[in-house]
Amino acid sequence: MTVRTRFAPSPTGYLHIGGARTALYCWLESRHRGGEFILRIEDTDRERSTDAAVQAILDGMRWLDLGHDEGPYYQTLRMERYRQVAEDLVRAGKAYYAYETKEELEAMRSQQMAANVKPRYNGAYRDRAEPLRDDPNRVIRFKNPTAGSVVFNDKVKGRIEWSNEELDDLVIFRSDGFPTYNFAVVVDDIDMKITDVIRGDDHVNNTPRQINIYNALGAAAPAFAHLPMILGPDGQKLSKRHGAVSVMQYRDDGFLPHAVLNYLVRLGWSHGDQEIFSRREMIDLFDVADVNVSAARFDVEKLSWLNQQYLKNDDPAELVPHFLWHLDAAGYDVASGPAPADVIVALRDRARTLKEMAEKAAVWYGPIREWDDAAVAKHLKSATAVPALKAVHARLAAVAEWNVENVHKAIEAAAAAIGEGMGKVAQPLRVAMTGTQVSPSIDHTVFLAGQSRAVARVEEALKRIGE
Ligand SMILES: Nc1ncnc2c1ncn2[C@@H]1O[C@H](COP(=O)(O)OP(=O)(O)OP(=O)(O)O)[C@@H](O)[C@H]1O
Repeated sequence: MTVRTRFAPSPTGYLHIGGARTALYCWLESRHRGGEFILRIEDTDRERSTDAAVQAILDGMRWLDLGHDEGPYYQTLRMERYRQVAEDLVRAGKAYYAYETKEELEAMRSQQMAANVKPRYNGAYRDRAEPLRDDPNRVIRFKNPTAGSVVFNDKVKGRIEWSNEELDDLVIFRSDGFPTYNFAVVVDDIDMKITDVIRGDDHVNNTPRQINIYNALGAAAPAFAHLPMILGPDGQKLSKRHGAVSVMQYRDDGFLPHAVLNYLVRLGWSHGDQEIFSRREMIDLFDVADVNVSAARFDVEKLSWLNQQYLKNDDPAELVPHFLWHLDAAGYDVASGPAPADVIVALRDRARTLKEMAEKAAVWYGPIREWDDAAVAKHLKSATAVPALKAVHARLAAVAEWNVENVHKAIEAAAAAIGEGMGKVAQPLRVAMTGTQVSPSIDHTVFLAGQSRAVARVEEALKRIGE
């Protein structure tokens, strides 16, 4: 049987770290076992679902490169199917119409509360076999077994047993013509031939009810794996409504999608003490049964560390598309500056994110916007600044083939010509190139400016000193 997993978010907001890790684990489990991954949008909450949120989820999945083999399916396009299955269950005597008014249901609830018993539907219509009639209060309720218990072996949490006495006859089809969550999910998971339901453990209490519905529909229940929650720094569950930010915010903040995936895979799963996993390794090694039982806390420091590992070690050519996004977002005229891969090589040890890298690269893609007064005072006003800049100006202008090596030679020759060490040339030159005294190696700093910009900046610095 082909393994089929699904990720089933509700489009009530963006895709956040908690949802994204669930998506990743579903995707990995399907890939690891040579199966298929299905995307399903659970959009039956009409008040909270929006098209913008659907788009945000699709964007997040695409950015993380978690491709699906089927879908996205939309629950709102399957309404007839839910109605049909619910009515089939009524015909089979496994579900029934109930017609209590809101007031009656409320009265039932307050009586039970007063008697100190857990509020539950009292089953008033269960055995009445009331026919279908037009009534705004009409719902379909599921005949939950009244005795025995539901047992399942959760792949993460182990054996779970739930007494049927705890479960009442839940509404599966509402008076407004919409299915309820637990019912739609089961119909979908059966129709979509899902073999492994992997989801957050905020759903674990729903599972016994769902298994009873599987049984009533004569379908085998899938394997279940309920993942512990990801908590925010405050220890609370991350959710759209609390503390979570969109995964796309991590793109905007300069993280690489594969660094985020690597971070997420480790947040709740491990393989010895290995920290860095390529996509291939994740697929080969991941098994949902190995997921930790305890909740994990989101830690942006660790994510930053991982991101920097990838910035340092990836082939610069592979980083270019991601870096370009940031150069564009910063509004730089990319065509007027150095090749992005060269900037990456120069800055990869100095930046933890692509955003930081882009900020540091500003001086190579446009004018120097800010001059550090202390740097100017110290290095451009020094006694050797003018002869050093003049000597290097001539030699940079004369470089025939502009590369890091020849830039280095030009600086070396300028230092020799004025009888000083490299530093005496490098420091004023660095301020001339960047307006500051911090930048990568002087050779790279000058090289990245490009020949004409570098020469012009030396002239500008000389003018500044003249003033
Ligand atoms: N903090 C979290 N940690 C781990 N998994 C989560 C977390 N939040 C959601 N999930 C899981 O992600 C999947 C998609 O969830 P869903 O779209 O309902 O998002 P949500 O943030 O829980 O929504 P809401 O803010 O409405 O509660 C579900 O399997 C859910 O269990």
